[in-house]
Amino acid sequence: MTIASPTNADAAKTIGPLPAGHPAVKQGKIGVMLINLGTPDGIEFAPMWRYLREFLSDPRVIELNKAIWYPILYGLVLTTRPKKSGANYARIWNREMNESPLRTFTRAQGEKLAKALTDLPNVVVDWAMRYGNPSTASVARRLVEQGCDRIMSFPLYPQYSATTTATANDQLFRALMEIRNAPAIRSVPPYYDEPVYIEALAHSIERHLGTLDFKPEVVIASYHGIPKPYFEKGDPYHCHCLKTTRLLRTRLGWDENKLITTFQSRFGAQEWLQPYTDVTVEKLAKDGVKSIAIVNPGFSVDCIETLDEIGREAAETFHHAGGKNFAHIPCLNDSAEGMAVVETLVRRELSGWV
Ligand SMILES: C=CC1=C(C)c2cc3[nH]c(cc4nc(cc5[nH]c(cc1n2)c(C)c5CCC(=O)O)C(CCC(=O)O)=C4C)c(C)c3C=C
Ligand SMILES: [Fe+2]
Ligand SMILES: [Fe+2]
Repeated sequence: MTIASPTNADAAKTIGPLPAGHPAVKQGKIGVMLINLGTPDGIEFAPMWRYLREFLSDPRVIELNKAIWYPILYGLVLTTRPKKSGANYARIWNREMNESPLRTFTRAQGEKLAKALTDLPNVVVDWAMRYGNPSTASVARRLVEQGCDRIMSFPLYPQYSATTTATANDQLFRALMEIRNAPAIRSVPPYYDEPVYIEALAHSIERHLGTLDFKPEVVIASYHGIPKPYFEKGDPYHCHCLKTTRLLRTRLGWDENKLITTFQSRFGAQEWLQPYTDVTVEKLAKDGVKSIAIVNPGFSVDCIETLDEIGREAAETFHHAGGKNFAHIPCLNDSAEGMAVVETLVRRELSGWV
């Protein structure tokens, strides 16, 4: 028996010497793949169109029959929304990196996690997007090519929804359909009630409120919504969001009027989870509330929906309706608290593999 080639040296250590002519074998590594939602490659019409088409063609996201949905998608949504959304992305675009904040923050999380796990030499950390780039398929291939025979996916959503968590994992399995030597897969579960996450949120809220020159009368925990029928059919997202707020309230020692839950980012004509963030913000101002803060516990990193829809639009709505002081609390992003959440969950979920 001879070792076929130097590239098989690692394999030889674990599976023994390989006969001459044996194809290269790479194995023994564990991939950790952070997966976020995705984002356009640019703010122009074409990249916006490509991103929105991929996103809104996902049957986990839009459950309508294709014969009904596609004419609306191609005839109406994709002819108008790329321009409108592109203008919104232009306001928050990271011009230095020429990319959206969601991608910048997700990359930073991946890089920091890799550094934090250097004591685990067999672990390779990478990051991917469900829609757009870097695609889940390209990252899965890259990990397998590096010798990962196990991959742990980490959909970066604290609260589970079929529209986010499940479709991220679907996409990973879809990618494996093209890979002969498919790795074993594990997935980090939703973490909406994990003490490390609640503690990180509470700490971040307290720290941020401490920097303000006003005390908000009400703090809104605003989560991305989902269509109400998805909730009625059994998506547990609503319960996960409410539990996060409840645990946060307890940890902060606040009452039910001080920390409230709302849902933002409606899309389309259906009813979505209520109460709506924009309606609530306007009502609070009209009812005489002068100072509010909004936090987005359901978003692991800042993105168009937090920076523009809350940081700009909700602030405008509040001020136009008579409110005075408005604060937007940043997402955990790649802060020390945020990375503690990611690292703690990754280390725990790797148990038995490392
Ligand atoms: C955090 C959880 C999210 C859920 C649940 C969710 C459901 C959901 N979203 C849409 C439609 C759109 N969402 C868009 C952006 C967007 N959505 C999330 C997260 C959740 N979505 C994030 C993090 C982002 C930001 C991406 C970025 O690049 O910054 C968009 C695109 C932006 C726009 O054109 O307004 C759409 C469209 C649906 C239909 C849905 C549930 C059915
Ligand atoms: Fe969304
Ligand atoms: Fe519920």
